[in-house]
Amino acid sequence: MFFLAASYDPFNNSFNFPRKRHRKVLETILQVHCYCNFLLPDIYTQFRKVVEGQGRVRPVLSTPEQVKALPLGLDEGTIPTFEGLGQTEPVEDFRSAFPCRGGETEALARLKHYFWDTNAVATYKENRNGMIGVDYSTKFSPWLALGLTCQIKLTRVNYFKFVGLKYGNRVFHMNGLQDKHVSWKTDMTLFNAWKEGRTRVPFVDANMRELALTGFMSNRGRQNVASFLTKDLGLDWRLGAEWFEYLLVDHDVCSNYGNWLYSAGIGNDPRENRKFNMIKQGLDYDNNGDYVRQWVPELQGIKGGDIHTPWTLSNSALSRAQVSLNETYPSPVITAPEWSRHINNKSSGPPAKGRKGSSYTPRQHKDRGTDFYFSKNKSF
Ligand SMILES: Cc1cc2nc3c(=O)[nH]c(=O)nc-3n(C[C@H](O)[C@H](O)[C@H](O)COP(=O)(O)OP(=O)(O)OC[C@H]3O[C@@H](n4cnc5c(N)ncnc54)[C@H](O)[C@@H]3O)c2cc1C
Repeated sequence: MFFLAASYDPFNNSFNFPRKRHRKVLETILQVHCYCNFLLPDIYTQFRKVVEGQGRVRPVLSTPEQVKALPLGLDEGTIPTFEGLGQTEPVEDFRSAFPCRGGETEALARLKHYFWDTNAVATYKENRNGMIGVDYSTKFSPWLALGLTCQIKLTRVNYFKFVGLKYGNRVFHMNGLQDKHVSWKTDMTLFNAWKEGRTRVPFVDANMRELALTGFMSNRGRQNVASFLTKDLGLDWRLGAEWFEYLLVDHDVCSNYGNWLYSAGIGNDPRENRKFNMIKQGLDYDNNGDYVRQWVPELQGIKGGDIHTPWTLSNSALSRAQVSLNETYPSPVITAPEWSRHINNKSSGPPAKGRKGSSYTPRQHKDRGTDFYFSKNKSF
């Protein structure tokens, strides 16, 4: 994701444009709206280059002194309660990477925290592929999606809005923006296993459970579970998109459907059709298995990166970890041939009789830390 640190400082009532380049980008994003509808490049990097290259920042509009009153006779109504909507108060999960609260005040507090209090923004590039904790990425998405803060401008989120403008309802079509026919399956048993975090592929299950329990999932997780649903399970991508739509606290129609189309290989960029390797991704981004251990307690007893492939462990290793493949955590609903490369790699290093401990440290592939939109390496 390309991130622009152009932001409003609520405490000094001023805008910060730390770098000239960012200022230019911000302006172009604001202006590109009027012409991109018909000129929008289908390849994101081309869009980004145009945006970065042709920027001019318009003056900031002044804050209105007062907001217009509601038209006479219009009933303001009351804000519905959970109870009124037939729901119960949501329970906060202590493991949540993002115990988010709504409203502009909270949005500004998060902005202050991320930019000024912690300067977490300085390490965004290194940390953005994280999966545990509140500060590995900005977590601005829920407020951006609802328009509660508009001071941060980001090329990626805007790009998907323009894609939506350009393609209209086609973003919801089964054959996607390329009108490409794929024989998508609609096997509900597989789909239910995916949505409930029961695929028995620990990296996928951990992410799906986090989503169900907190309404949030990291970008790394979203890319992986979307690839798993569409490329490994071969399920209709719209099932996944709808499940995300139902649960995400940051749901945004254009970002969600745009990303799903992209993951399914039927988006607007004809060059992109990538499949993620769940085992490699798990080992690269959750090397020691801490993220999986957090969300899949059945596997807690398995130490280190071995947690990503319980079905490959010896009986004695499994019994030490108190895992039974017949009962606690059965074998995966599917295995992909490319996984074995990493499983075999693993088994060559650690001791025999079950690979215990966190002894396995994967070599970092050169695209680690770069999300797939920008990566040139097609081997994932
Ligand atoms: C299958 C799939 C579905 C997604 N659905 C949504 C969605 O419904 N709503 C949503 O806001 N994001 C969606 N994303 C994009 C991304 O995962 C989230 O924006 C991000 O995880 C939110 O966390 P953050 O604010 O900490 O992100 P950061 O990494 O801090 O990024 C800052 C902001 O940039 C924007 N952004 C970053 N990456 C993307 C991206 N790939 N696409 C669009 N915007 C991006 C978001 O507004 C985000 O808040 C989806 C990604 C995938 C792969």
